[in-house]
Amino acid sequence: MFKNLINGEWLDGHGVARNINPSDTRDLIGEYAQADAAQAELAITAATAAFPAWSLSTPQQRFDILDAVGTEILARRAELGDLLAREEGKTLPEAIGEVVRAGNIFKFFAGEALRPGGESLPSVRPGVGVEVTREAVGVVGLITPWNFPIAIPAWKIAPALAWGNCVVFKPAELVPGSAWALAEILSRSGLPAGVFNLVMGRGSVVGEKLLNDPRIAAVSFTGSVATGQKVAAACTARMAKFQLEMGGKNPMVVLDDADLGVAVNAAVNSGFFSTGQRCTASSRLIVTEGIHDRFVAAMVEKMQALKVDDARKAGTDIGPVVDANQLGQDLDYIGIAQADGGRLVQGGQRLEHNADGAPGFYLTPALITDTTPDMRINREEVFGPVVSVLRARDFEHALALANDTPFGLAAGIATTSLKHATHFKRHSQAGMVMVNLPTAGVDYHVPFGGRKGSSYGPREQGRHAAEFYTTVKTAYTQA
Ligand SMILES: NC(=O)C1=CN([C@@H]2O[C@H](COP(=O)(O)OP(=O)(O)OC[C@H]3O[C@@H](n4cnc5c(N)ncnc54)[C@H](OP(=O)(O)O)[C@@H]3O)[C@@H](O)[C@H]2O)C=CC1
Ligand SMILES: O=C(O)CCC(=O)C(=O)O
Repeated sequence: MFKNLINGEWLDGHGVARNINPSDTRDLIGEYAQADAAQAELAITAATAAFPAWSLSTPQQRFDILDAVGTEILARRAELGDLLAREEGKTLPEAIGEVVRAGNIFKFFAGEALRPGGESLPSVRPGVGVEVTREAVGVVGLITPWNFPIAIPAWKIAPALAWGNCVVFKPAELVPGSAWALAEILSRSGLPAGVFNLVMGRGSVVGEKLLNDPRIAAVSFTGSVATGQKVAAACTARMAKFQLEMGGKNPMVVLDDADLGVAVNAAVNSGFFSTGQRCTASSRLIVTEGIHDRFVAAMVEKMQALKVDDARKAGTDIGPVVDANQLGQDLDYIGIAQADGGRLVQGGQRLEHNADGAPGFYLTPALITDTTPDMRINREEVFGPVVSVLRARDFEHALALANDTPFGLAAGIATTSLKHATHFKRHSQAGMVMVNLPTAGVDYHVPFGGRKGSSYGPREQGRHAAEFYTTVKTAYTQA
């Protein structure tokens, strides 16, 4: 049994969650403690008690701890990557890449701990000096989804600790293994008891406790729009700080002048890699008339060569969907798109077993053409390997279609025209814009986040993360 970490001790829960391998549902990865609300309360109490001392810890102390955590994660990339692929279903190279990203994130924020900002400036009044500094926010509640089981926890935990906050971390129920492994590394890192707490348990129990306890000063959440709205309502009601990263319906525009190979590679990567389970996935391909048919034919050819199989097997391109619920949602949307008039030109087949006969949640990547902007497939996030194609008359029409969505996380364009690329970067209503690149798979040292219904609050990652994890103080001194 893998236990919760509360106030520096490993505690049994009040229930157990079974972690199952989606590539082979006979494979039980482990049993993980499930906290109840009282145990979540214990963690919040521990973090609250630890905060005054930790918020005054030196930059050197924080650097040493975060840097050592990053070093261990990087050294164990193969083992942690295997665990991640086994519990979440992304392929082994993708999973190892995610672990490396997590290690790099800890090292990046270790460096940030040594670079505190601040200003010293004269007042408008004579003889008065002004200092503008940043201080830790307090105890932060971090709620993470299943699709990036170590990178998303890393990009919330590392900045929180770097800037002197204490943490209560609630990972997604589906992927407790990577979260527990990360917590175990943190438990040996030299952090004082209570500074970092792992509380595995149900969203409706542990998650809700974090939203409603007045001692949690700030909540950082990544997940669905529906849960994000609950976070917003609860935090607003008690005037706590919050930050939301939610869904996307990310467009990739392909113009007549695009390099066909570049466009197809970017679309296949961002639509289908990681089984399409990325909020940055390109799920709407907006293709101008002159290249449409050639592009669709090239996509189909490339997709037919993709190997859907066990996530940990060498040569697998696409692993399984994460669980039966998500698989059901993916299949429902394929059906809805067809019923609305879309044409399934490739994939969309449920495979009960992989090549070795193991039962899993396999689905061949699906491409749906002849769709229109008002169809549900073009308005709602599927979160699976399901991509639609929209036909556009010209660049201006393509740009309008790209922006015609309630979301605004990422947007891409494939073109050889500097003029169109520049115009697209300027006029896309998305938080992140990519030219001749996949919309998914972003850097760890620059801001991450979106506009409209995708995100709320300050950006995550890079130096901009300070906006969320610190609060500004302005101090005046009469000389
Ligand atoms: N933008 C993104 O990165 C992601 C988007 N999604 C979208 O969300 C859909 C559903 O996925 P799902 O995992 O159910 O997403 P959720 O939003 O339900 O889960 C995200 C996190 O929130 C927790 N949570 C759930 N309910 C509450 C609550 N009432 N209060 C506080 N925390 C809560 C979950 O805990 P628990 O796991 O215990 O339920 C999990 O840790 C997907 O199909 C996809 O469309 C999903 C994952 C990531
Ligand atoms: O595409 C990426 O690199 C990150 C995606 C992500 O954060 C998500 O899907 O939640």
